[in-house]
Amino acid sequence: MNLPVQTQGLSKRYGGLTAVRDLDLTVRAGEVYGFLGPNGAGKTTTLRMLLGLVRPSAGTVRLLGRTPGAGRLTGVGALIEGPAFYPYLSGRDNLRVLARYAGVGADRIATVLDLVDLTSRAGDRYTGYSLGMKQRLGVAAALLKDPRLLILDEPTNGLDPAGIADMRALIRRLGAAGCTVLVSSHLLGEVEQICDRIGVIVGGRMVAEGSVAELCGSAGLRVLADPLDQAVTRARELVGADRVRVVNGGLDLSVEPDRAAWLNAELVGAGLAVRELRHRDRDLEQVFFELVERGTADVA
Ligand SMILES: Nc1ncnc2c1ncn2[C@@H]1O[C@H](COP(=O)(O)OP(=O)(O)OP(=O)(O)O)[C@@H](O)[C@H]1O
Repeated sequence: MNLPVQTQGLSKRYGGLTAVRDLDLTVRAGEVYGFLGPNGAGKTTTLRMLLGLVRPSAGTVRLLGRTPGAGRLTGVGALIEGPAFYPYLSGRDNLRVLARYAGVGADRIATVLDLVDLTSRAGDRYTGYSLGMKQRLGVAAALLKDPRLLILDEPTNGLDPAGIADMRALIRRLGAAGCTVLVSSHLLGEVEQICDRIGVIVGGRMVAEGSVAELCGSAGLRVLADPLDQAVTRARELVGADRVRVVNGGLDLSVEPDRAAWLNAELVGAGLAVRELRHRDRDLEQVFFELVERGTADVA
């Protein structure tokens, strides 16, 4: 299978600090992939290694089937640090400068301005743009060479809700147009709605990867039983201590929902009064926080 991004055992150490450890990241052709993690998790370091801007301490990177390095990033567009634009030139003129430098025809400028929804403001000076418009111009610059793979590092950082919504819509449009997009974020809500798959990185390690449905799929059971302390003890014996959490006077169990009848019989058999036992849905936010919590504990 042709994989636009594939890393194996990718690691980066800065002195005594391991910023990225043993990372296997796979982005499939045509998907919008959300690279999610809290601040300092190692997202930027990973993206910089993908682009050949930082040398890995260990592991391999394949980008569009090639090993990245100087001059070998054909087909890849990236917005990884706030791009440098001339403040007193218009958005369009800034793109003209970049297009000339990149050997891209002037006709492409109108196309990318349209894609990022800046056509009506393209003649305005860059300095008068909102942060969201500046970011969208950065994406336009990354799109000049009509890349097959677009890498965006926290493109919504610092944007207001309207700017975030615009950026989300833009990424969705690019994905729909067949561009493979790898976008990092520390805010789950930003990627949840637009990504086909999500990888969660905590402490430099990938702790989960999959579609939103897959990540949330491991829902569990919610049990209300009396007396609570005995219910906790018995539930821990039955399914394992790490799968039982006490939340709001009840038990949240990380077990397959089809074990409900068995669990009910066991708890009742142990003399407990089971008041409620139901399927517990989890939203991605909860999953993300659990992953971050668990991942941080593992790293500590
Ligand atoms: N050049 C460097 N020298 C030393 N440490 C570094 C360097 N670059 C990054 N780090 C450290 O590596 C870790 C990962 O940083 P990185 O910027 O990759 O995280 P991030 O997930 O992108 O975070 P954020 O969301 O805050 O941008 C952090 O602890 C950071 O301080």
